[in-house]
Amino acid sequence: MQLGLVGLGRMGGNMRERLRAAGHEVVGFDHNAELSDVASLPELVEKLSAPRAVWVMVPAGVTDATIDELAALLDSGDIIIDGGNSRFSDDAPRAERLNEHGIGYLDVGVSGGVWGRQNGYALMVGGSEEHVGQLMPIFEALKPEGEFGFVHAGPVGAGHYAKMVHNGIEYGLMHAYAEGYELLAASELVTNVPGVFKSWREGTVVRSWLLDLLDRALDEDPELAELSGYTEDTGEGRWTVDEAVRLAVPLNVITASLFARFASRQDDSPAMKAVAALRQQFGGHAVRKR
Ligand SMILES: O=C(O)[C@H](O)[C@@H](O)[C@H](O)[C@H](O)COP(=O)(O)O
Repeated sequence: MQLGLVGLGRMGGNMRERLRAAGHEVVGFDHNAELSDVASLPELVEKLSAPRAVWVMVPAGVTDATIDELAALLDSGDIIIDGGNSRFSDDAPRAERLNEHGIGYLDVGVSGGVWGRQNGYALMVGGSEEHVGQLMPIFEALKPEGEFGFVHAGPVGAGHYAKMVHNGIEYGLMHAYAEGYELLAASELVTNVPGVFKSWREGTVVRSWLLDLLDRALDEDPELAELSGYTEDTGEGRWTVDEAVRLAVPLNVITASLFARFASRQDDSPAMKAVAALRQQFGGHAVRKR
């Protein structure tokens, strides 16, 4: 089938290749002319025959502007798919705006990162049965081979909601491995920390793809000596915690792992300075000066 694909970065570019390898006709647009198949969005739309399907794979901050620009070029009966990491609460207003022009909307949480081209992308889809059915050949080509890796999670918004929770879990899992790594590295007994992680890849209760990737990172740099611990986040963890607060769901692990990322960005902790100052005030305990 034919698909327009807007955004050909690390994710979109690899998705284009996977779709083409499966025999689909993909017309891609990116502001980087070296990556793009066409010079503009109007040209992309012109190259597609109706009813058109256009998949948007751009950074979360520019999704709405891109969708609005596309909507002005598309016709009733066309469908826009947002495969980026949008906040789920943006989806329903978007779908309503598009519906006024007769344009359908699907939100798709896409997992797999830079490995997706080879391994397939796990897809979490929100939208109507009808629209999901129309895009099924594309989903089939993108998803991993085998039984799992695809879900129609519910109506518009459910795909991004599922991806948000997936990413919250991702934060917590990564952090548990990371804390185990730190303790092993601090231990006086364990002399082969990378070896312990490698051994865990088979047979253990904690084997997983994230563990495999940590082993890979330790193969490259056994003490992670070349890295700083400074860790960014792109929003999914914060949205997960926002939802937990709204619904009064105790998200202890995920919240702690999000906050650990914030702490990683501090040169010194104002909170811990206050604790040190208070210990000195009430107990005369020693403090360290800068
Ligand atoms: O499933 C995936 O492929 C990942 O979850 C991916 O989508 C993720 O969003 C970014 O790699 C970084 O996310 P954070 O900045 O939130 O850590």
